[in-house]
Amino acid sequence: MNTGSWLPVTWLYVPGDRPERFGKAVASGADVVIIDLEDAVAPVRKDEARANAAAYLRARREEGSGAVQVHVRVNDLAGPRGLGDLAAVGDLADAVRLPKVESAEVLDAVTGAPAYALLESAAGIVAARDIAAHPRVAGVALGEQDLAAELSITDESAMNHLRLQVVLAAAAAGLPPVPMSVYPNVKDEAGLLASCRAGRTLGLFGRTAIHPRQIPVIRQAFRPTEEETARAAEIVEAAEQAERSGTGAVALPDGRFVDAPIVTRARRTMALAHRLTAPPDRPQPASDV
Ligand SMILES: CC(C)(COP(=O)(O)OP(=O)(O)OC[C@H]1O[C@@H](n2cnc3c(N)ncnc32)[C@H](O)[C@@H]1OP(=O)(O)O)[C@@H](O)C(=O)NCCC(=O)NCCSC(=O)C[C@H](O)C(=O)O
Ligand SMILES: [Mg+2]
Repeated sequence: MNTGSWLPVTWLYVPGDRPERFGKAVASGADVVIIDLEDAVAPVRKDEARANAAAYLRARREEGSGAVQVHVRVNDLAGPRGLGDLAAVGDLADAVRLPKVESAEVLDAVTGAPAYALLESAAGIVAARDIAAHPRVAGVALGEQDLAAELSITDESAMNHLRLQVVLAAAAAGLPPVPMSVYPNVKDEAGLLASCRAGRTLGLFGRTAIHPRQIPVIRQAFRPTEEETARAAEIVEAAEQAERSGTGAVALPDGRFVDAPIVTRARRTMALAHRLTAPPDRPQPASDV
């Protein structure tokens, strides 16, 4: 898992035809805002959405980009609008999000901003390793609404199988860990929390949201629990004590063995707990989560 740099925990979608909501999205506490030109926008409003996104990003650039990253989800590059969207916003956005990617070849068209590829079909999941390894790709994620529709999946364990394939593809390509797909019920906060906690156990990290009220819930879900933080502190303390006394192998009082990867993970847990206890932060190059 590549966790060598600051990683977004919360990503908030805002439809491209609702420009009055762009500022609210940026102020929501999300680490990344994604202006959507794809499925959140009706076909008759697609031109308007593209123009809104370009105007907002141009103004933002002139004012000096804010601390929050703004990405744009363009339309499918294999469809009639994708390349036009890319031409309009590719040099203005902090990154572009590419829906329904099914092969690595389509990514050759991307220049400018880094690209996040969404795998939302059987073909996309099957090609996940090649897509993740493409040099233009900065990250991959699943589009579970589209996947569930195509495959008629209603079972979480079946979806977990697909999630793990993408988690593996991302890690093997040295990409950041995969953020979770959207939780579609904006009023079910308990369900969102439980779903995020389950996703954490699969190695997924962070989540895309569709409503500002989901942001604090996602932050809470990915914040290590007090018990996890205390256990991590115990491991780090034992490792540091062993280092001071020149001992290589360490066992905790309850018999648990501690080695280098366990210490690395414990340090990451402590840093993440610290970060997600404070108000939303912004990219810090020196941080390791
Ligand atoms: C889901 C929504 C349509 C709900 O909209 P609405 O009913 O109008 O929300 P509220 O009345 O509760 O709004 C309260 C205030 O919050 C602001 N708000 C709401 N949503 C957003 C947002 N996304 N960004 C910024 N601000 C937002 C409202 O303006 C209200 O503010 P105020 O008036 O000051 O009180 C709506 O939330 C929405 O459109 N969400 C985004 C939908 C979207 O972009 N979908 C695409 C991504 S889904 C996806 O990717 C699936 C994937 O492809 C897959 O296949 O899995
Ligand atoms: Mg989709």
